[in-house]
Amino acid sequence: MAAPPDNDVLWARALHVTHNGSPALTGVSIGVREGEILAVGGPRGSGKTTLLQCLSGQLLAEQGEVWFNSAPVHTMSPMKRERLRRDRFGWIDPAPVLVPELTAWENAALLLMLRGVSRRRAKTAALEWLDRLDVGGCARKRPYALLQSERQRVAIARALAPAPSVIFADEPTAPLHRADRAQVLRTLTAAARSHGITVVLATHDADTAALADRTVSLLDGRRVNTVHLPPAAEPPEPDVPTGPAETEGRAACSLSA
Ligand SMILES: Nc1ncnc2c1ncn2[C@@H]1O[C@H](COP(=O)(O)OP(=O)(O)OP(=O)(O)O)[C@@H](O)[C@H]1O
Repeated sequence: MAAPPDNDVLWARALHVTHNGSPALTGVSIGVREGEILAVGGPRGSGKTTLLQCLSGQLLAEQGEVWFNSAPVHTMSPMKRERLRRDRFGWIDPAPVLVPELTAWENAALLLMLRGVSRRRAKTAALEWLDRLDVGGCARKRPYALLQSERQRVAIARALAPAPSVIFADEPTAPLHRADRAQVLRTLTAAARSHGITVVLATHDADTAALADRTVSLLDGRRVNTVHLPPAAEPPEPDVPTGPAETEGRAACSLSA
């Protein structure tokens, strides 16, 4: 088994994943350098989420290897993988998943408190991150009283607060309007750079990918040289089905393999 290159914090080789018999990743290899912001681009359904799930140890590929620093994630016991995810990785979903009974600051402080940080120190850190993400004024509100875009900022604060080694961000600005996106992404990338956090960012829009140091592109579960991504679309209103927008996103992508 070949060891990964020294300067890659994450390294994956020849990943193969199927979902219900359909290929989601076909022989994907990737290296992520320490401290870099790497965009994983590609149209909807190209395998971005599946790749992030494999790299973060959430999903075991049917074939292939994933290494974090010098540790082989693909052969770790489930408990060791779980500990790695809890202690070293952060995850941001496209739609915020917050604990409804907790306030915004308690949600943002949650991972710190689960790691044993005192409530007082965790609260201070959470409030700082909420301020940086422009939702400091919402700190005492519960999720039901927040806008979707405010909830997403709280979810981003929660991922940043423990300063993980790697943050996996799966379309992190999907619920935000265009005007908010650049500001939230800049806060995320500036915070990552100042804290030495590596970011792996799945996106299907060109404006988001442009903020990364490097982009790798997927199409139909394979690495390709370039995918021309469309500019960001406005998010749908809450509870409005996303079908037509998805079709547009897919149609607007072109590829150069
Ligand atoms: N749990 C699942 N069960 C069945 N098929 C799945 C599942 N998850 C993903 N797929 C399929 O695997 C392929 C890759 O999906 P994936 O979500 O990784 O792509 P993506 O690029 O992240 O797409 P999106 O931008 O829409 O999230 C798609 O064809 C998708 O329909």
